[in-house]
Amino acid sequence: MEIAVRYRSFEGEVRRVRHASEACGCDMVFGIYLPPQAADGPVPVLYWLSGLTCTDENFMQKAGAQRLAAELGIAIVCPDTSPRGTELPGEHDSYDLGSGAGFYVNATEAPWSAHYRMYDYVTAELPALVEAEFPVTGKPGISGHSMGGHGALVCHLRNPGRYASVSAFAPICHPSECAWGQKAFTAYLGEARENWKDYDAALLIGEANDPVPILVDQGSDDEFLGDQLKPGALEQACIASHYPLELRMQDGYDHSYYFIASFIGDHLRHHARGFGLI
Ligand SMILES: N[C@@H](CCC(=O)N[C@@H](CS)C(=O)NCC(=O)O)C(=O)O
Repeated sequence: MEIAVRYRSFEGEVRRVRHASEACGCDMVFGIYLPPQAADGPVPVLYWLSGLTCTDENFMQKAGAQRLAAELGIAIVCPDTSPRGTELPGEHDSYDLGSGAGFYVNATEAPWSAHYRMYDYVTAELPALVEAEFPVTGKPGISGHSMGGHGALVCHLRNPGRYASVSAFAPICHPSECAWGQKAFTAYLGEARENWKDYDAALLIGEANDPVPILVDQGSDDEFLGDQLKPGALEQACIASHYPLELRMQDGYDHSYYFIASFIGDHLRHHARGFGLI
């Protein structure tokens, strides 16, 4: 593990960390924000999973989360969105498959299965490394955007008891039934749809047995809302299963980090409540 860069931020520090990943079979880089309170002892940690085309840097640079994270005393970890430097055939040909588009699954299909094991990376390997190397407490929160919102919901729903708090911005709620999800799942998991349901939040809600309240913000002017994101499918599944979901439609907002920056404060407070900080 090597700390590649450090930036002072709101009396805390943003660091970019490079390490050898066993899950992904390559070097991975993640970002971590340590609030000032981390100098005195362990603080709760929020994992942020980014969307298509992103790296570990988009959220740190654009969401404006550090000011409130410093006030509340929350660390934030931003993993990358796919393995890097693996040069698989077709890996860089499109923005919604391969590099920048790992979809937080463990691929079972060649050539992806050799490296694209982002589910294991974000749920097991990365938290173990972060807990060993940084002053964070054990029960994290998880959030994310779009593909990363899907990832956050799936990580929580498949790991009851693991997360103290969950939220998402414009998540891909029902990937089995949208073009982004179908393209990625066919490539990574194969054509058999029964292998997709473990990575589909709308389908997993029915089996959920850890009712941590989920906060979802969705912009009404998001260009991907109807075709790709399908928050209605998540809402219907939550109603059917009596799962606690707060879905907020935000009038006039789009899919960008301007939208995320507008509501990140509410999400940080939601996670702070989950951590028992407020
Ligand atoms: N039209 C976009 C589609 C991908 C997109 O909207 N990505 C979102 C996540 S799904 C994002 O966060 N992009 C990077 C950014 O805005 O910093 C592109 O080609 O980059």
